[in-house]
Amino acid sequence: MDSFILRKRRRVEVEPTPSAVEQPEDSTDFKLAVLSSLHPAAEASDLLEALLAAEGSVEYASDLLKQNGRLADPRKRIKSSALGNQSSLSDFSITSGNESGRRKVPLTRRGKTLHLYTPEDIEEHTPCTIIHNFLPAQEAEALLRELLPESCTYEKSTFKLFDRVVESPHTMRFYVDSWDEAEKQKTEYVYDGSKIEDVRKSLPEMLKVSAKVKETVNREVQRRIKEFYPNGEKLKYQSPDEWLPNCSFVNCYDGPQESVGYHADQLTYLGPRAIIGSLSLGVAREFRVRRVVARDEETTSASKATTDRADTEGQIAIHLPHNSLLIMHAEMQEEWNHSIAPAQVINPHPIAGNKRLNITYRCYKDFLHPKYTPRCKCNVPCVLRSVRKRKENRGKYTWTCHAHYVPGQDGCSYFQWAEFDDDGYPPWVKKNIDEKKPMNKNVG
Ligand SMILES: O=C(O)CCC(=O)C(=O)O
Ligand SMILES: [Fe+2]
Repeated sequence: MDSFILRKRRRVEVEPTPSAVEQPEDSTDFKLAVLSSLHPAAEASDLLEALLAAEGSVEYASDLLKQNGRLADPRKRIKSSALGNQSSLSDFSITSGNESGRRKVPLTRRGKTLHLYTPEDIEEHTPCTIIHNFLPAQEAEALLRELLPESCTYEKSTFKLFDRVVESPHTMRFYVDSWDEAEKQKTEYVYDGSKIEDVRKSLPEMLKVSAKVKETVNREVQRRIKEFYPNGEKLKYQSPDEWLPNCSFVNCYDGPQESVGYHADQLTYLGPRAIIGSLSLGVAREFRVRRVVARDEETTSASKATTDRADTEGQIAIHLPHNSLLIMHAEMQEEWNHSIAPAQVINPHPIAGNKRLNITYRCYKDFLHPKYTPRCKCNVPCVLRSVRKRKENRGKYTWTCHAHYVPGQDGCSYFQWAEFDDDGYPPWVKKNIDEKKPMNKNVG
């Protein structure tokens, strides 16, 4: 989460969703009339089918109809299902990776948003796996009810954009699995150059669910390796160890306009090729992903402008309903950016109202505790980043000064290449010692 502050862009990253025609109280007839005016050539039965498949969202239905219209093959027409949309893109070729995976001709285009709905399309064309209805309904509800009162106390974090101090347009809090660890986080760990004062202990339902997330993520990571990675092998720098979630950021988006801009999650305590299990609760929102385009991948002079570069390949939108688990795989943070887009309209959730809560379960590595990592000239533990934009160094990692991104601080020029072995261990970790284990294994 924390490195969404790193973006230095001159325009708002996330655009509002294109259609402003929906109202939550609109009747089906009204929605059909709107759809019909947008798609005059479509048959009434197709409009209804699209609306059902889109769970009543005119915007998604319209996107489906647009995609459907482009598909000559009748087998690729919209099918509704218990889960919602099944608009298959299997005959399209779109970008699914670069260093790490299969590479096809991009389907997404500059400035365009491609909506993907089925788990098959999502895992084929993005670095993510989605599992709908992840928990038994009652467990998801219990977790939501546990977090809702907490979320009222969350706060926005501030970040530095050019010379201005800006607030993130949503609230969040950080949780770890024991009080002991919370104390260490408050006193020993550094985020954006300072300590976090409010570190909380994961609540009982969060911990219960963490065990399930752990099991599912480990299974899905193995399947991803087998089915999607070159030669069925894990990526270079990806940990061969079991993924053990030991902390989480909980995000709260209260109302349609709360969002988070395009970012990659900070790797400082996660290490290279990080994996994140992200559980959505409450209001359904749109998660957008966009592949990072290296400077030298640009082709036209127009795309050389910084503001245009990131749009070169367009973006992919993934619908995140209540009780869906999204796994961000090992290729995600180094090669893609992600965001939660502001929405024009949301469908209120019966328990959460206008709120979407999201738990991003993470695995902090003990060997990346700030007592081990390099310090910059300001004597602050460095931040770990991957090189993403420069082709000649892409795939490498750096240790640099946090303070560039801290309000009121300019930072120093400290820079050091970060070395890792093929399994993602830094040089100070010797083979087969305890430090290889994740953070909570060393907590006394
Ligand atoms: O709310 C989400 O689904 C994404 C949150 C996120 O990107 C983060 O916590 O880093
Ligand atoms: Fe994130």
